[in-house]
Amino acid sequence: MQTDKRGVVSWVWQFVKPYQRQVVAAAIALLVGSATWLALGQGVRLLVDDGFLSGNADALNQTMLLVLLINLIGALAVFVRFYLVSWLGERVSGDIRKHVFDHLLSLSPSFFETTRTGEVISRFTADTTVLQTVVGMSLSMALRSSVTLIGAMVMMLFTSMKLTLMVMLAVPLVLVPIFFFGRKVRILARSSQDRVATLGAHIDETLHEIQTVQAYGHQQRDKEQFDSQVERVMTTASQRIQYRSGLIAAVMVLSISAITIVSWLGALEVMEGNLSAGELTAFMFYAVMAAGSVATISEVISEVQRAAGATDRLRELTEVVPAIVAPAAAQGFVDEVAGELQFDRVRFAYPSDPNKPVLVDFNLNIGAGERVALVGASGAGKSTLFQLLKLFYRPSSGDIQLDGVSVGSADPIQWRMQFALVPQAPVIFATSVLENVRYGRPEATEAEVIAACQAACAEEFIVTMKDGYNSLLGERGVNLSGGQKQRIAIARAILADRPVLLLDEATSALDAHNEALVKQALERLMIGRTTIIIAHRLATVVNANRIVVMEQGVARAVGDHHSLLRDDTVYRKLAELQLLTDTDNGSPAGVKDD
Ligand SMILES: Nc1ncnc2c1ncn2[C@@H]1O[C@H](COP(=O)(O)OP(=O)(O)OP(=O)(O)O)[C@@H](O)[C@H]1O
Repeated sequence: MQTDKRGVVSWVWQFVKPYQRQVVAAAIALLVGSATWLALGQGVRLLVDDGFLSGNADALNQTMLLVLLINLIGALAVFVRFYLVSWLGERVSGDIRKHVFDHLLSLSPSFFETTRTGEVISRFTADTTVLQTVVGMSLSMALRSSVTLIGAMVMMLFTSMKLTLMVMLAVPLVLVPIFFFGRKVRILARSSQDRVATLGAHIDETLHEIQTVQAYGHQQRDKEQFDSQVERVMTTASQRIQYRSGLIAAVMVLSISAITIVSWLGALEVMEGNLSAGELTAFMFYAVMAAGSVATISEVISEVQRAAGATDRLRELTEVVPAIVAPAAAQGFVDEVAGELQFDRVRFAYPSDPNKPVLVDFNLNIGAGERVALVGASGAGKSTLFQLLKLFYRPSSGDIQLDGVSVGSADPIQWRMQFALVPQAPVIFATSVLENVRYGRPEATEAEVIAACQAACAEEFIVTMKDGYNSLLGERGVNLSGGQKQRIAIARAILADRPVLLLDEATSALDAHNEALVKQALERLMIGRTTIIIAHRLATVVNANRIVVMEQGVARAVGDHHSLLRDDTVYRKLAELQLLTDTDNGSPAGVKDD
């Protein structure tokens, strides 16, 4: 996608704007620096005409000291400009990263269903780095060169009008390749960055799932796919490099030819006595300076084109509109939430498949503190109900109410704060035990975290770890057993202390010891909370106040274990299958004994 250049500039400008003071200071340093460079040209003229050619040693000495002083001032100005501009580059790219990350956090799962994480990471790192180089270096170089170019042209005019006019004739010749190659570079830069992002996504997926890759012996295929992606990146990059090299070479050959021709004309002028040797030397000094500036500007233009491509991609990310936003006048929860839930004719289809209804006129009332088990065949819509409760999606029609507040009128952040989730596969971050549990309530004290772990029966294994609560858990908790991960997740939910608990019961069987501990931990967690459990075990449903049998997005039957066993054929079948997975609860015959 191509965006207009003005859009790119104003987008970047909003991040530069807060640092206007530094920009002004850098601009002053830039002007001082350029002025000293231009003054050096006059110094050279004086050295040649008044000192060197006239044999005046005093004037020569004085001029030399003056040149050294000018040089010192110039160096100081360079220091200030370089420092400030590089700082700005880092600052601005850092701020852009923060802005983009902030925005990503507000996007709903539907965005991440269609975007690969690795690609997003690449936009973060690679694209902001390109932008950082441009803001922190290239732009300052371009500005300095532009000022130098203008100054040098003025000084050239001042030295010899005739020769300057000759140089002016060459300028359009130099501009043509800049515009021609510059545009090409920009287009190729964008597609080059896109391909690098695909590469990032591939690395991310492969390394994340390295066990599957190795278990299936998929390495060779992955390697081939990756190699071909690298080659695609290379193809675009070499085209870009070709244009860029062409640009630099064309500018160089044209500007040096122009200088040579002008010097030849200048030498003729000196021979005819129209120009002094010092003036010609100064003129040449300025002409070389001007040509150098044009070369720098042309290089920077290709850099800027590249950055424009990167900016497009970052801007696209920030322009994705979150699917779930707070309504204009969000209704808050006035009192402490008791946890009464009402589903009123809820209909829902996932945005990616709007013609396939997943929930159809789903009705259910759950009292505060009640324990409700959801059962049903795979695909019946149980997890989808959780997705709606967590407000990752809004119902297509109908309403969900928590303590009388409708999901449509609540502030999403506040709404979500009322639910604690214990997922089937607990999420463990690559940090300490303490921080993993504290994730549930970041402001909790260490004592509170420890109390939560004790309640979750997690302390017994935490204290055996090398650094106790400060032990680091590997990425996704690789060094914990299934039951241990579950207890960490339960401790986190206990600490979070939310009025409604969403429990997706793990299907994997634990050993008897772990099973008993997890059960005990869950019992403690459920006390005083409204609990909805996606149940896979007979023991769980038997202990629930009510059981909802779901089938193709509707609640086909609601009741207790005994009434459902008696009245509902689907439930009877599920129970006979030991609710899908449970194998250590006795034989199907055991069901009838319950
Ligand atoms: N993100 C999604 N986009 C589109 N369709 C989806 C999405 N997630 C789930 N579905 C579909 O919605 C239907 C209900 O899925 P859901 O995960 O709610 O079932 P479930 O009862 O929890 O099943 P299970 O017990 O196997 O987890 C399924 O047909 C599934 O294919």
